[in-house]
Amino acid sequence: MSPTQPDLFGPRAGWPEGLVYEPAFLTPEEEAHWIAVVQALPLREADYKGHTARRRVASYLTRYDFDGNRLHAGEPLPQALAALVERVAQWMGVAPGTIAHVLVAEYRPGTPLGWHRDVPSFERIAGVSLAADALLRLRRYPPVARAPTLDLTLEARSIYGLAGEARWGWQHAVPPVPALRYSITCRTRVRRG
Ligand SMILES: O=C(O)CCC(=O)C(=O)O
Ligand SMILES: [Fe+2]
Repeated sequence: MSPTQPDLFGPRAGWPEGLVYEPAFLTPEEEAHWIAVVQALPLREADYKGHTARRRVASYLTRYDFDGNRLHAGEPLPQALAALVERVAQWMGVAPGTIAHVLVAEYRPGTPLGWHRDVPSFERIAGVSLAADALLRLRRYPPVARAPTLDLTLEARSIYGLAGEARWGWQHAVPPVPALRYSITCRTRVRRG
């Protein structure tokens, strides 16, 4: 997503500014490696505003407190994930040290993720998909009458990026996944105004 990257992977007609997608970010061999790494992590049912979300997650570097709406220091990134996060940062065109949050999520079959914008403590977002395809739906936020919803298939081994308009002016959601899927989402800290 650096300005020098050829626009091979976006923007595409009808996509919001800041949405980028690249299939085959990982080879099948790399994917198998990262699946083994994430399956060894202590994934837990996430607590979100008193509800237990259906995803199981592991969260690193910072921890967002949904009750206090604040960001706290989090657990260090496991060494086993460092190379992947570095690669994602490189793809985003940012220094690895600017990644302020890494979320590993497991979606068992039937697990959805509801409509949301990511919390405002973070600026840019990039997500790697493992093990199975999922749909990423996007819609304008605040809502715009008759504006269509955009559906993007996040293929296994792909990466997507959300920045600018796609990150701040749209919500996204994942409908119930048909098969076990993992995602690794990296976020940069919000820039200070
Ligand atoms: O599973 C994904 O790739 C999307 C994750 C997401 O939107 C989030 O954790 O905020
Ligand atoms: Fe999100």
